[in-house]
Amino acid sequence: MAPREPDHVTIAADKLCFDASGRRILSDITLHSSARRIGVVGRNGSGKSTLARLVAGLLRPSGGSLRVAGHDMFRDRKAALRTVGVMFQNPEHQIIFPTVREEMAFGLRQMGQGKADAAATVLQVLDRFGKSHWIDAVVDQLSHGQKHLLCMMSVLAMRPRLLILDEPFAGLDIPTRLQLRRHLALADVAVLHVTHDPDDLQGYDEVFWLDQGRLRAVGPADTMLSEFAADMRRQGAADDLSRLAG
Ligand SMILES: Nc1ncnc2c1ncn2[C@@H]1O[C@H](COP(=O)(O)OP(=O)(O)OP(=O)(O)O)[C@@H](O)[C@H]1O
Repeated sequence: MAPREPDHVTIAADKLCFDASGRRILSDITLHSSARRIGVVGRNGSGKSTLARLVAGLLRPSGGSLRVAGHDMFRDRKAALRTVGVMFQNPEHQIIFPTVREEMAFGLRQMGQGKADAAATVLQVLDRFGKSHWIDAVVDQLSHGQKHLLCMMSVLAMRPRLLILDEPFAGLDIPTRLQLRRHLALADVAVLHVTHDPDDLQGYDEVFWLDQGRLRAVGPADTMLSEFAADMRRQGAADDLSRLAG
């Protein structure tokens, strides 16, 4: 696989809103970012996953507009398939096939690669991750962390321009998190990463901070993360339990 120049994908939202069950979940999100590694932070229920799903084109905006690399991800599914890859918290929700070979080939076949090309790509990607010996592995026999890595490899095999991560490291032990972070740092892809753990966002360029469905701030990752952490500590120190999220 030929190396590719680092890509920048523009995310442009203008008064983006999302409603569900008669409730406004996201309100008036306006932002424009071409940062390569973006973190999304906010308290439980602040709308982070909803924003990630909108960017992935998995949800239809209820108002305003959202374009990713110039495309409307919800309406233009072909562009979405070429542009974004998604990794969720639970690999069990993502993996469909019983073997690593089939799982990794599936997305490539969906994108139009022939059987032989898809098989060759799977081998290349496994080799790049030092996991060639996984080719015939049975998914059920992989650990939870290994399933995460399988998801990461399957998504990256499709060479998305933007990788959307929704808490993919939650519930993993520290060595597994560190290994997956290292793989991610080496991947040649722009990233939008929803997380509660500021350590996941070290070295990131920009952070979107959501608060009760609104965009509270956007800025350089280091400044945003220290402001966010200070605010979380301040809220955690308060006695008013009625203000607990959720
Ligand atoms: N389809 C839906 N129907 C009703 N309510 C929804 C729906 N999707 C999200 N919500 C609500 O919208 C709010 C934001 O949810 P979302 O999952 O985007 O938040 P989050 O910031 O990712 O939260 P967490 O950190 O807890 O994962 C929550 O109160 C959630 O219950």
